[in-house]
Amino acid sequence: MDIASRLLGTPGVQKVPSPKLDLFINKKFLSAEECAALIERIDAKRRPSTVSDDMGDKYFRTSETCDLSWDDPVAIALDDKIAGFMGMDAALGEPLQGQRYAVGQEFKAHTDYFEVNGPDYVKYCSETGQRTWTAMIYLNTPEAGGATRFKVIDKIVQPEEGKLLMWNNLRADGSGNVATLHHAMKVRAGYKYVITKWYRQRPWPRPAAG
Ligand SMILES: O=C(O)CCC(=O)C(=O)O
Ligand SMILES: [Fe+2]
Repeated sequence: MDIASRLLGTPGVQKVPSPKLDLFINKKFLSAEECAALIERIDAKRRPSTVSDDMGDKYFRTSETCDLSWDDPVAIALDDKIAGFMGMDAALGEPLQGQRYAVGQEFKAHTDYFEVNGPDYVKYCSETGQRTWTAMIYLNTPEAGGATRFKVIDKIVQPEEGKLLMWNNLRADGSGNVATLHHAMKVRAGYKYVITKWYRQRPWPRPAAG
């Protein structure tokens, strides 16, 4: 069964009503304890975020980021949990990425797939293919701000501790779906912590075990 059909039939999963994209929400995907363990890791490893193409705007993604280690048991457990829930092959996943946004920080409107004719396509996609699905989890409920806005479909998702979002970045023909355009809006008070997981068309290379 494909991922979207499976999620449609999964208890506790809501589909955001739009004919333009497959966007699903599962509240309380993670417990407070699971979220706290991940926040601890993000705080231990975070550094200023980068983007593949900031379109000349150095304020495009102002959060701090970290990749979680493949050999961290907390990351391994989360990886399995997300893939199992979605019915996704875990081998297709990039490393889990954590982010922290402080007051005023944001990630401006962007798509997670790469532009086929853009400068990054060959560099980022020749081995593993395009990004397919995104899974994103809010690890806390910021005091104010920090919503994720899907502007094309006019949907604003409020950040809430443990809430999982999942969407398909591609159309049925494999091209990028512009309706996935999303903006991580500025945090107005407190912090916002998230985990992002991107899946590819082909397996992502992992370090050899041991
Ligand atoms: O923090 C958010 O709300 C969205 C994060 C995001 O879009 C990303 O990391 O690609
Ligand atoms: Fe994104």
